[in-house]
Amino acid sequence: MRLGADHVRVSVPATSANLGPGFDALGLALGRHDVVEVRAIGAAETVVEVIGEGAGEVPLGEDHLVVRALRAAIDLVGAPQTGLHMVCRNEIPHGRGMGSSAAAVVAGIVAARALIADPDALDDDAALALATEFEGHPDNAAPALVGGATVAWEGREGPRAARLEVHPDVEPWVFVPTVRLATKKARGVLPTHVPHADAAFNAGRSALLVEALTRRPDLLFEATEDKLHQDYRADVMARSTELVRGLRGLGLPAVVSGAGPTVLVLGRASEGDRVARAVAELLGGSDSFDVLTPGLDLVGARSERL
Ligand SMILES: Nc1ncnc2c1ncn2[C@@H]1O[C@H](COP(=O)(O)OP(=O)(O)O)[C@@H](O)[C@H]1O
Ligand SMILES: N[C@@H](CCOP(=O)(O)O)C(=O)O
Repeated sequence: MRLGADHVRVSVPATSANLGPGFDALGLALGRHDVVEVRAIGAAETVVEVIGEGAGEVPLGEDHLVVRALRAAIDLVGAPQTGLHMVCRNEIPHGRGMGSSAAAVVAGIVAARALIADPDALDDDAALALATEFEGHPDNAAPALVGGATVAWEGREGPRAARLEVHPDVEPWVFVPTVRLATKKARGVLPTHVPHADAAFNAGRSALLVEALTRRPDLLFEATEDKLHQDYRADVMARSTELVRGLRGLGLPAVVSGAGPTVLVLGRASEGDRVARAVAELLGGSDSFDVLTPGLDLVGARSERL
């Protein structure tokens, strides 16, 4: 495989995984993006510039997550490695449960796909498999790749994802705290075993959530109930847990976004006034959460050759 372009731009959405009961399976792409511009250069050097989220924090050379994913994708298809100049314009906050690491990995893979002569060699299944190797779970990478809502699972031949057509009335409200929580830490507090009744509860709610997301948004409140991860993680995100419980107490379908500590209300567009009243009641003048209405991203990762 040879390279077919030397200058590309990719855009990848933030994602919210789990959506309550769909631990490591369900995910949703949000209208907030990281945009990465990549130049393949002759010189054997890697230079990364980061603007926005992560600037001054992430490494700027071969250890940068986008670079690592891009190089892994280039190796996977047998294309030649190259020097890289990369500019990352990041809108997705890090360590908040909005899929920043998955977006970085998908950005690298999709940039590689745009650079190589035969992009079909890195189709969505291959891209999801590689992204899942980096992430350890496919639920963020799937919607980051294809947009909308997805159900992802570990198939016999690797990770797979099915895209859902989200009902037009479904609207995400996103409460982003200033504090961070590494996904690794939030996974570390989960038990290795759960009661059978809790697993059965979540199986039913996850199935219901697919129906609620696609055809019956009126069922979103009950469909977002969970017993497999949020309570176990309550101690490592006390304020977010309090906010989820407060919002649910007011009848709003609130969940922890991904591994937290961001909170997601997966509601209906018509519930905007109730969400605004809840924000006023529960957050008052506090600035500990930014409230975003990013909308959904129905397309997923995009790339263009420049
Ligand atoms: N755009 C990015 N560029 C480089 N590294 C990134 C980027 N986004 C995330 N990361 C890395 O991933 C870490 C956050 O991953 P994680 O703990 O899984 O949280 P999140 O919920 O945001 O995905 C960051 O601290 C950083 O090391
Ligand atoms: N299913 C994962 C999702 C992690 O999402 P992130 O956005 O927090 O990385 C989990 O709950 O651990």
